[in-house]
Amino acid sequence: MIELEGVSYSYGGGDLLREIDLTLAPGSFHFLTGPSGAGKTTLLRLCYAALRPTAGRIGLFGRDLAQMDRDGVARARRRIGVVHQDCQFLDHLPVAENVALPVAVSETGRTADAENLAELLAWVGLSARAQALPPELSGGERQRAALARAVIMSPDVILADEPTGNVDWEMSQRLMQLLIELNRLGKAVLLATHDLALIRATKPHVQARVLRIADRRLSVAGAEL
Ligand SMILES: Nc1ncnc2c1ncn2[C@@H]1O[C@H](COP(=O)(O)OP(=O)(O)OP(=O)(O)O)[C@@H](O)[C@H]1O
Repeated sequence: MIELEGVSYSYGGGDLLREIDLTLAPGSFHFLTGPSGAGKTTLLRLCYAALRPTAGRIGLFGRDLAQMDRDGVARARRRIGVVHQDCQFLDHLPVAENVALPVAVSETGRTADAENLAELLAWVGLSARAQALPPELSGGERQRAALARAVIMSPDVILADEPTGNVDWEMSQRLMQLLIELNRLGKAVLLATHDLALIRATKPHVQARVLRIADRRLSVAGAEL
């Protein structure tokens, strides 16, 4: 569904990522590790076409990104749910409205189906916090709201950038369980994390590949996992 072939990326001062090959197929689960500043967030941004590669090819749902116009990219992005590292909520809107925002801003101009929204909030355990404002949420509640917002459009691919940052172990496990549930529904998941203990704890429950970015290259993680 998302394919990177020989992708390189530079912010201007030499390649940050070089000749990356990656395929996110339906039902696949990838962890992405690597030192801080190695380019994990950048790779995720390439995957959802927030950045264009400086070399190489990106395919989104069978089409070549380089040949896609703005509408085509917008349509492809609606099939990709992103959990951003810093959550990025609108602080003046209640949690329910933040979660529903991707529907409201989508080209279709729909509003979120109330029943679907309520189910989604229940799924992430936030029914009682639906009318709270984002600054009133705990770290774990924020991460769960961010996950709910990422999946409200029923995306085929979920890209999660440190979704368990700033939460305790139990909450990390809960979030991983939610991602595993989504993966079992056939969604491709790519999850960037520093947390090797979390990867080790999750691996028995999901068929996952663990990838690592280091020295600009992407490779399969070694024996440390
Ligand atoms: N918009 C930008 N312009 C210039 N440099 C940038 C930009 N965004 C990121 N960088 C640089 O690119 C490098 C990789 O950043 P990136 O956020 O992709 O790393 P990361 O592996 O996700 O790091 P972390 O684990 O700390 O979140 C860093 O050195 C960062 O400062």
